[in-house]
Amino acid sequence: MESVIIATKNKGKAKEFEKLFLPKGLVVKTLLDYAEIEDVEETGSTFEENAILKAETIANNLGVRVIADDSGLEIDALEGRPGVYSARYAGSEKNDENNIDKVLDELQGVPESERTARFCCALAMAEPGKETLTVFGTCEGRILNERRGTNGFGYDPIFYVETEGKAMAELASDEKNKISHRANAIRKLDDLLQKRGESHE
Ligand SMILES: O=c1[nH]c(=O)c2ncn([C@@H]3O[C@H](COP(=O)(O)OP(=O)(O)OP(=O)(O)O)[C@@H](O)[C@H]3O)c2[nH]1
Ligand SMILES: [Mg+2]
Repeated sequence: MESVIIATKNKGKAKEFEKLFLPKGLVVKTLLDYAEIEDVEETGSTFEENAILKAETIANNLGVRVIADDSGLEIDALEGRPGVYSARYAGSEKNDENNIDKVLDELQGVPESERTARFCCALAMAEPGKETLTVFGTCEGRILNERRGTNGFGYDPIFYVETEGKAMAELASDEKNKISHRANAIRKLDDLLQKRGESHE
């Protein structure tokens, strides 16, 4: 089977990408398979900038095409925070539970109608000597007062998806993979490649 390299060390993302690319006949490799590669410092101020930074650094390092995902949660009542700092919101150790606790703390007393939020996902596809492509996907929701469900990763237990009537962490992986920011971004990347007469290989 052909493979696609995703420049991520996040196990939750890796699992989702595996399932999202399998129907396209593509096996996913991630940086979890390349332990020797160091983390790319995410110095950008937008999801797109960080996705490009990660994709181009790793593509140049490996000498092949790679896709990077920079994603996160934007909460309106927090003026868009945690945003690009989603992974390390409660500290550099990137602890999902502490990140959730920090968000719930900051939103204490904020009524349901003002707890609107969205997941964002920028994907960048880079290949040495070629122009880098970027796409952006979102998923709208609101922040719950407490955790619900155990699936997914990150902030999924406190992210309520109105259209599904469930928290993201209550959705089965194939349900999340139909509506997520990541799924929406991949659909856009597929469209872009198709328009150019290219594919993922
Ligand atoms: O509940 C969630 N469901 C999701 O579907 C999701 N997607 C992203 N996030 C959050 O945003 C950070 C990404 O930050 P990020 O793009 O820098 O990735 P990362 O540092 O974890 O790994 P890498 O890909 O950079 O190696 C993650 O850690 C999570 O906190 C999500 N939370
Ligand atoms: Mg990161």
